[in-house]
Amino acid sequence: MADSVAADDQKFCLQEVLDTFKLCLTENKEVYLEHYVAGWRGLVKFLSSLGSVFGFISKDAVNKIKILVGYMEGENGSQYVTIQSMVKYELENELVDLTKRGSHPESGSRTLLRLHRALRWLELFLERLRTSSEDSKTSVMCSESYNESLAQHHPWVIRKTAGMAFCVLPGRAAFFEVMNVGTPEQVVAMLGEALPLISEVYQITEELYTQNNMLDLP
Ligand SMILES: CCCCCCCC/C=C\CCCCCCCC(=O)N[C@@H](COP(=O)(O)O)[C@H](O)/C=C/CCCCCCCCCCCCC
Repeated sequence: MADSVAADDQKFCLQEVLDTFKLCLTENKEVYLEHYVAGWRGLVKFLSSLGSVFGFISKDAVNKIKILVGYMEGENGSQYVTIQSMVKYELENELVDLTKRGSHPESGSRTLLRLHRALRWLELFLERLRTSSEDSKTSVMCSESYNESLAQHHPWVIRKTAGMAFCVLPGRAAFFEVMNVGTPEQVVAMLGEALPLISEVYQITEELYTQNNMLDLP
């Protein structure tokens, strides 16, 4: 699976990512891990299409996807159907390093937390894109969103490297084209549809991690 994530050469389509986030929630508002991971896989496809300068970011996201898929397809896969069942299982079985890195440095819960923090960046960035004007700069929107979210969890060297990569992001028009949706008006409409779904998934996950005191997993 992991190699297919990296080598997937199909064109990115925002509609597909939207569809996976639509599938994320169960009837009782739990988050399906399978669709959550599929959403990230689609986003990584987009990132890869922006060029090798973003390779270090894609690589990290792909690694985290691999870890989660490993659990989903592993012998305890039935415990990894939703984010809620994963957290419950890992906590009950002491499979999470809670305060410092120890014998479970790559638990599902801590791995997902990294993607969860990145989802907040995505939410902020897409909202800026949605409300942007023709002359808005994607690099500025991206770095503002990053500084308000993920940057707070990254050391200086990662913040610097990420900041340099943002500078080479394509302009708004080219960026909208890569989204493969249609006219800028159609992109904006689709972002308006996608954002509430992404927000809801984010909020539900945030509540789960807050309730279990897991927002700072090492
Ligand atoms: C809908 C289309 C428009 C938006 C498309 C966005 C596509 C974004 C795709 C993927 C985003 C990558 C998510 C990165 C997850 C990073 C998780 C993380 O924080 N990892 C760090 C900590 O991990 P551990 O060491 O604790 O295991 C790790 O150190 C990070 C390394 C890589 C640098 C991460 C920089 C993240 C910048 C996020 C902005 C992406 C810019 C995309 C520009 C469109």
